[in-house]
Amino acid sequence: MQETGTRNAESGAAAFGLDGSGIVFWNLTEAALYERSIARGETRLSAAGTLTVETGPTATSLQDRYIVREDVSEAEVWWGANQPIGREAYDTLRADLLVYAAGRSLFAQDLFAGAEPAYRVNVRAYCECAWQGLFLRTMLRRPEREELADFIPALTVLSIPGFKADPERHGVRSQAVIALDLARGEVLACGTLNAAELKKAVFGYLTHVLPARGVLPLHGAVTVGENGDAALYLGLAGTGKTTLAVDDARTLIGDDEHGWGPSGLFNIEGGCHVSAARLSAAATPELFTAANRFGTVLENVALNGETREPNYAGAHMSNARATFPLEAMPHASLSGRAAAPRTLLMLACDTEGVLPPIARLNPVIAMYHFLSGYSARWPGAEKDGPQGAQPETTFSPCYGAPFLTRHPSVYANQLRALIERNEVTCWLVNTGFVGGPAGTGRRVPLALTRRLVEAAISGALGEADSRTDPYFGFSVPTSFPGFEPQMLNPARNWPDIKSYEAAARRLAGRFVENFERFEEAVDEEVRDACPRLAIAAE
Ligand SMILES: Nc1ncnc2c1ncn2[C@@H]1O[C@H](COP(=O)(O)OP(=O)(O)OP(=O)(O)O)[C@@H](O)[C@H]1O
Ligand SMILES: O=C([O-])CC(=O)C(=O)O
Ligand SMILES: [Mn+2]
Repeated sequence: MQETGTRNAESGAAAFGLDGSGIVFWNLTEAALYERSIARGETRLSAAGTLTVETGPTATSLQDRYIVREDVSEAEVWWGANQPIGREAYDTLRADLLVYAAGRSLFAQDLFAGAEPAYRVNVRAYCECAWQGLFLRTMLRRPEREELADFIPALTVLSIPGFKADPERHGVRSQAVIALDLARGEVLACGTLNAAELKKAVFGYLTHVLPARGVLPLHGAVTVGENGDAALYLGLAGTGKTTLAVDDARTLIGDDEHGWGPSGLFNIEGGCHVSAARLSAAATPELFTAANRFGTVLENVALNGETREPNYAGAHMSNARATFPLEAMPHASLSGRAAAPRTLLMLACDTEGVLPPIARLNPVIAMYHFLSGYSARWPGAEKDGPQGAQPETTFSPCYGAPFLTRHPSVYANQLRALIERNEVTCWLVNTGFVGGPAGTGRRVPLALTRRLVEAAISGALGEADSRTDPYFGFSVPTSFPGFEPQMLNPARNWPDIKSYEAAARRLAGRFVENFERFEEAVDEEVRDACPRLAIAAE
């Protein structure tokens, strides 16, 4: 291939098997990627200075993900939640993609996943679309120019949306494939423009390699206070990580993926990929400003045909996202690193309206909830859902089942050890419903959640009087200055106590049922963490 731009000449496209009449544009910066992308007709420029692209619905992406199954991966991968693809089928797809790519232009980016030099992973991406090159350049961490000369990738991503897989020939479900080869350190993506799949595939690779190095990969946000006290917010998509981590009083380390190792926490990413549905300057000024600037990629946000203003209130917005570098946020950390957290907040968007707005967890109950991963899945996070769609109840282990390559107990055991060693105070925060299930109950007011989170992080809430919840065994604050006691007690928000109790018993039963799959994998203490659940289920 013809190659142009700053790169490691010893490790070019040929090293990956890319060979042909096409051109590889190495490590283009933002302005050059903009120019190429617009000239190629991939994207449009908005009045706000952003690149705007339609990626289509993302509904099927989860079923189109695969991991190569062979001797090496056989024992290490959690096949309970990951789909296998055979080595032969993968290699056929790889060869076909290389033939397709040989005569085309590719946008190559050399990047780091991980802000901690000791644990970062070198990621190289070859993208058919210039805008996807910009997306990954923005989402991962950008090396200095001089670091490119000897860059050797540990993981190589090949993203070719224009190539459609042949289900019969490639042994897959549809034209879209995102396949991870752990042994060789590769991701092949084709038949889809969905860029989130690329960042998720990189994270998936890290959930495999980091635990072996003593680092726990987490689907969570991190902030740091003035005294260097870090807080970690774990939660599924749409449960409030970004919302709560954007806090004037605290520095933002990152809003979605972190590693927790011996030296503390580090951001895996270098950017944010935030929901842009109904984005407004009034509700979230920091995010609005970051979304409306040069360098930001807007996915699935319509532009006014004349003024080219982004229309965030548009109807098909559930997969609308804005991607911008962390530097675009006013309180972002440049180092991307922090000490071990003092406070751990697990954000559970409770669809049943049963969980208290906040509860204190001991390390064993924290591990139980981390493994359970009880929360809501919003239709919008996976597909184009109608406006006002109701969330579905889900149990997503480690609040990130779609990213886990190993068995959830691997991460849960690591988390428990880290919590105990660092004496971390753990809380379960209900960012979902109160007073009834989704549909009849109301959403916990965001302002209340913010104040409770602030009080948990400051340590003040830990001093409050509390009661032990009869169903879940955790400790619930009963009174705290500035809060109506009624706000802290979910039962008192229901129309009557009997219906609350029935709902609580039902939810506890679902926890017990869900946890059966993990009983073999955890020790007795964790199995017994919620004895009341067993009673409640009867
Ligand atoms: N009590 C609450 N706490 C947190 N968020 C709330 C609450 N009530 C409503 N919300 C809304 O829920 C949404 C949470 O979305 P957010 O983008 O913060 O999720 P996320 O965890 O960062 O997701 P992702 O992993 O997809 O980036 C926001 O629109 C927020 O305004
Ligand atoms: O950024 C994204 O597109 C997806 C994401 O965080 C998630 O699914 O949790
Ligand atoms: Mn996320």
